[in-house]
Amino acid sequence: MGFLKMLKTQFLCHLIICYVFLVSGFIINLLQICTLPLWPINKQLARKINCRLAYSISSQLVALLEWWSGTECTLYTDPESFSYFGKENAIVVLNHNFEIDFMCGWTFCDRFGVLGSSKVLAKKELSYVPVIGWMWYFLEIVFCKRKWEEDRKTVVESLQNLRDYPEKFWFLLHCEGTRFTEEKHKISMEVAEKKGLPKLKYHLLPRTKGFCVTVQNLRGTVTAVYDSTLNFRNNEMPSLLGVLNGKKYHAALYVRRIPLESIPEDESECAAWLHKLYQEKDQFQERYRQNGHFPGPIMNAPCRLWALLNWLFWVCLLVYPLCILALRLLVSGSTFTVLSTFFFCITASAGIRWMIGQTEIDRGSNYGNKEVQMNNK
Ligand SMILES: CC/C=C\C/C=C\C/C=C\C/C=C\C/C=C\C/C=C\CCC(=O)SCCNC(=O)CCNC(=O)[C@H](O)C(C)(C)COP(=O)(O)OP(=O)(O)OC[C@H]1O[C@@H](n2cnc3c(N)ncnc32)[C@H](O)[C@@H]1OP(=O)(O)O
Ligand SMILES: CCCCCCCCCCCCCCCC(=O)OC[C@@H](O)COP(=O)(O)O
Repeated sequence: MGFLKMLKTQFLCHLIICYVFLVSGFIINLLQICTLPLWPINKQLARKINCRLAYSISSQLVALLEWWSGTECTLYTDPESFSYFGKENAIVVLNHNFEIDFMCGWTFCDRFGVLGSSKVLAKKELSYVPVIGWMWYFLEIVFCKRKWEEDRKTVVESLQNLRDYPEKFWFLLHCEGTRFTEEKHKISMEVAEKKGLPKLKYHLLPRTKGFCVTVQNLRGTVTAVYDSTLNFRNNEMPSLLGVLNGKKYHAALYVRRIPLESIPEDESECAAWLHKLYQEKDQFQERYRQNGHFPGPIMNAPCRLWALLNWLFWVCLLVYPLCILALRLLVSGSTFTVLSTFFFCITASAGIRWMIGQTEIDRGSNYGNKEVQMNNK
């Protein structure tokens, strides 16, 4: 094992990375709060500032994936579609199988200059996650409780708000609504059977309401749907802890650009269209498993330096005071100070471990499991 590789597995390095992420994140959250008085005066300016502040947080995870772990993100798409990326608002439909699919999504957003403004239909629970969840309030992310009766009104309102958004954005939808597990797959295929729909091998049955309502409300604002299918080479099952340990993964993303005009306006036709899309996505996954690549040429979307520069900026700014503090602590020799710092570090580590836990499929929600269905639906 090379020295650098070994260094990346060291707990002290992880502690420093997490410290930089947390402290810079809280500083940015604070700056976001400071923009509150600007909203009623100049909403578009407040939005633009918040996009840049959000970039400073999310790009740290992009830097971690690209520069720390060296993960390769390959893009399969046709040159015509490629020419639109980053130049229009779009709805992104992505499969939800991997713990770091959000990091790969962010990486592509960064490569096309839409990272700060990217949006998602996210579960409400994520809005409580410190740093990222709090940052999302200011980005006008659309949250849902995954209970349609309660979501309908708020989701429509939040989508309507995005109609005059001043920056180019991609709106991400994981139509499966939850991450893939064998149990959830089995149950959703029972639902498919009852509905007379063909079975899917690699996807859960998509929930159509969020997609239809998004298309309805963003018509005229977004111009296309990017049907995106993500997989990893050699059945890699990547994790955030793996990335933190410097493990290199190989992501492959296949993107088809579908003009919004070609998506039916009628709700049931729109739902049928989405089911057909997922049947096609299933075939793309099958092909990837068999041949090791997606259809279409590989397009070169180079990673940009900004994510790394932003990260280095925060490292330089925050690691120096940490060293001074540690030194003063050692010199002070006071048992109380040492103990309270130790206690603070343990609490912060537990907090960051909880945040990482949010990305882990094993700790995922029960949404889409039989028991919950029978009780709630
Ligand atoms: C060039 C590069 C291109 C692309 C780059 C890629 C990406 C970059 C883009 C942007 C990045 C931005 C941000 C990324 C950062 C972080 C984000 C990460 C993750 C957050 C994501 C999440 O939180 S996912 C969870 C929340 N989101 C969703 O759930 C969305 C999908 N869900 C819906 O749309 C739902 O309809 C709903 C949530 C709106 C409502 O939920 P509800 O449960 O009430 O759904 P339904 O009413 O639809 O359900 C009832 C219907 O479903 C049938 N049913 C019942 N059981 C099941 C089952 N087990 N499986 C499937 N279907 C089931 C039931 O029969 C009902 O059917 P009907 O026919 O009556 O509708
Ligand atoms: C740079 C150092 C980084 C340190 C650690 C940072 C930890 C950040 C964690 C933020 C988590 C935000 C995104 C998680 C997205 C996600 O994958 O959510 C899952 C949901 O879709 C579906 O949930 P479920 O129903 O449980 O499958």
